[in-house]
Amino acid sequence: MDKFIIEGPTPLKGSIPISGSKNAALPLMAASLLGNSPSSIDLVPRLEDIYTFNNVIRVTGTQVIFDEQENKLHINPENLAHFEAPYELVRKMRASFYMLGALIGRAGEAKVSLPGGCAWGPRPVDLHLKGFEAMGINIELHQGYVHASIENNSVEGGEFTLEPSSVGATINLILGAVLRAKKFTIKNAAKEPDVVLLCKMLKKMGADIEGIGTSTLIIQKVDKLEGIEFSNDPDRIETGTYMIAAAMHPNSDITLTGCKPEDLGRFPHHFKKLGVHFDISGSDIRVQTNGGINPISIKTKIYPGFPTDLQAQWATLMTQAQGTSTVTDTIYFDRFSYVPELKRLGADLSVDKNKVTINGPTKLTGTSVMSTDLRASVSLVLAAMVAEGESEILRVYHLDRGYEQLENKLNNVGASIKRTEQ
Ligand SMILES: CC(=O)N[C@H]1[C@@H](OP(=O)(O)OP(=O)(O)OC[C@H]2O[C@@H](n3ccc(=O)[nH]c3=O)[C@H](O)[C@@H]2O)O[C@H](CO)[C@@H](O)[C@@H]1O
Ligand SMILES: C=C(OP(=O)(O)O)C(=O)O
Repeated sequence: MDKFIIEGPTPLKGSIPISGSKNAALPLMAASLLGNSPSSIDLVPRLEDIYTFNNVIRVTGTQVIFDEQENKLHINPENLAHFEAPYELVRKMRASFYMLGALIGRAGEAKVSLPGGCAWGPRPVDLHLKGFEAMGINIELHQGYVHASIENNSVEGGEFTLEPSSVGATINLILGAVLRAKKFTIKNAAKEPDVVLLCKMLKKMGADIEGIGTSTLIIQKVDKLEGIEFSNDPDRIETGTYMIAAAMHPNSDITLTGCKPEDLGRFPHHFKKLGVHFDISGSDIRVQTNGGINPISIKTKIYPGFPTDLQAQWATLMTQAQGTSTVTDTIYFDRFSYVPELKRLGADLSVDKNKVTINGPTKLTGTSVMSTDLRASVSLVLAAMVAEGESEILRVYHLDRGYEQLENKLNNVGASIKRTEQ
């Protein structure tokens, strides 16, 4: 197991290239299984979650070759013959549950373990299962596995309303429907960029999907999908994380390159209110700071609202703001495992139900802290980078799930982060 030793504070200056999105790449990989010929996907980040999902896919007999130099993934599903996603792999990563939709679509049957992933309280999959049942798929649960089957080659489909809107369920249902459901309508479908990109890839493969980017998706069965060349999008959460990293330091000048600013939704609107200089030019985003930042309260919402995957980083940023602010998570009510760890660094914050109140600015001082999930981990790195003296971040394997080359990217702009064995 690795840990980070971080020396702070250091000014941040220079540029950081943004990697491909983890949360967009995983559904695209699942979509590749639906093709009757090989697909390749560009801009795939070298991350633990991608390696894990490659292995989940390989279990089916699909050939997966990851050209890591080129960040290009080649997926050939022509020999896919085993319709299972086992617990040993699925427990490592929640997105492996997309195999349910992918295998229903591809084979009309699937045996997929109930998921794992970052742990922060209940993360149900009831909507995925109810949605498949509404489509006409038989769903049974045995010993931690979902068994899915269909009587004939296709199902009638019908209509299903997601309440609440769910990214994961929307993706799974799309994957299951495109080759199997005569006509299936998803209401209150997620509109997150990850969902839109998946629909675009499936359309290019030959799928019939209407309403892309809206909350009503109408899917009509096609007989086959072709493998294609497709490009993933830049990671909007990585982009937001590094914008926050820059804003945390009083004298930063950071340019993020290769971003997709239009995927950031309302995040720039909140970011602007901090009072830092912030400029978007094509795919570059420049953040310059000169002094303190304003306390800005946020609430997570579905896209284009403030993303739940950035709330931990924002609360960390608020420890440096000139006053009191709150961070409320309306998507996941219990995603605050970073709070006790930030307190150990000297932050003044407290949780009440799904809201954190942060009193800033506080002077943080280096110490040992422990990563507990992906976004909590990166928040501890951000905090340690402004803390006085040496910090030790334990269990950074969480970070390796979702941030490509994190320490290299940050060290290149002036941070002092060393990876060593724990
Ligand atoms: C809407 C949202 O911000 N989704 C985020 C969520 O996706 P993820 O796919 O994990 O979560 P969902 O979008 O499915 O969940 C949204 C809400 O729906 C509820 N729910 C979900 C599925 C279900 O079967 N039953 C149910 O009740 C969840 O408890 C949650 O309150 O976490 C990912 C990883 O951190 C993020 O990248 C996604 O952007
Ligand atoms: C927690 C995340 O991923 P997962 O849903 O796979 O746990 C994340 O991307 O922040």
